[in-house]
Amino acid sequence: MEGGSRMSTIMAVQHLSAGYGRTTIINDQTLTIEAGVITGLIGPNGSGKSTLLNVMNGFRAPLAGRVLLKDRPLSTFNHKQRAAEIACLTQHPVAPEGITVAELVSYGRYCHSKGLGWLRRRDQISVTEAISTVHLTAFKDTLVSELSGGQRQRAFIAMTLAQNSPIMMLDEPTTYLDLPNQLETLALLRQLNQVHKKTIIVVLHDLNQAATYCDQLVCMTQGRVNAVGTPKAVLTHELLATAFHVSADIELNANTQRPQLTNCQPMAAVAQ
Ligand SMILES: Nc1ncnc2c1ncn2[C@@H]1O[C@H](COP(=O)(O)OP(=O)(O)OP(=O)(O)O)[C@@H](O)[C@H]1O
Repeated sequence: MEGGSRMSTIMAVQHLSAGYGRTTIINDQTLTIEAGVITGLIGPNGSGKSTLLNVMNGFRAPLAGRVLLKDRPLSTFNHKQRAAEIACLTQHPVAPEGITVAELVSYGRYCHSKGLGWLRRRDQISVTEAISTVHLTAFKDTLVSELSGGQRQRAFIAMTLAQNSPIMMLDEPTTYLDLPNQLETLALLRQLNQVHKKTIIVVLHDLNQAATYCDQLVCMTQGRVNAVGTPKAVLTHELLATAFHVSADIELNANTQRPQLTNCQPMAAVAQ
């Protein structure tokens, strides 16, 4: 995207409203996602990032408006068709009791198989490759319940990889990971984007990581799409103040021209 290459819209959110019961969280918001781009969803806690993601991946129906996937309403895709297009890693994924890493990752092949538990050779290769990509080969027969938080997160990432869908949506995939594993996960997403041309939508809280690894940022504030654009365009002093209530120095990395924040402080502390 920063290189100015031609882009095409793969998903469109049109006049979307979404919420829970009678509570509207997102009200009449519109957004387009370009194919082959890493889009970072940023915003303070409770701003509606997960709600938006869960409507965009079809887990939650809109209250109004619609989501288009490749120009077709998402609501017209059945579960398997949707899974063939979009692989999701939710914020708090739960594994069924008593399953191993390999079994969990094989669930990612569901949309390509005739049923659970019946894996063809191609499915098995995808599962093995996905486990290897996240460096869990030594744990493939370990129960998911016996993994550390970081290992478990990587097992779920492998499950989404095995799904081999052109679009990946990940809600805070770096949660529970130590810094090396955070960076490795983000580098993996970049590799999947650059080498395998995946379109990636990822919720991130670390703004420097979002600026470094995402081509486009979408900042949510109180259920509204507050800003959309390149990290340089979105991460301004004004946005930091109005959306996050922080002040910071913003420097452009000389090589990447991506913004990096230093000296972050809560606005209240600055005012003292
Ligand atoms: N299952 C639910 N039922 C009712 N309200 C919900 C539910 N999930 C989220 N909400 C509310 O919707 C609003 C937006 O929540 P959401 O999880 O989308 O925000 P978020 O930006 O992803 O937050 P965070 O960064 O804390 O994960 C919040 O006010 C939250 O309380």
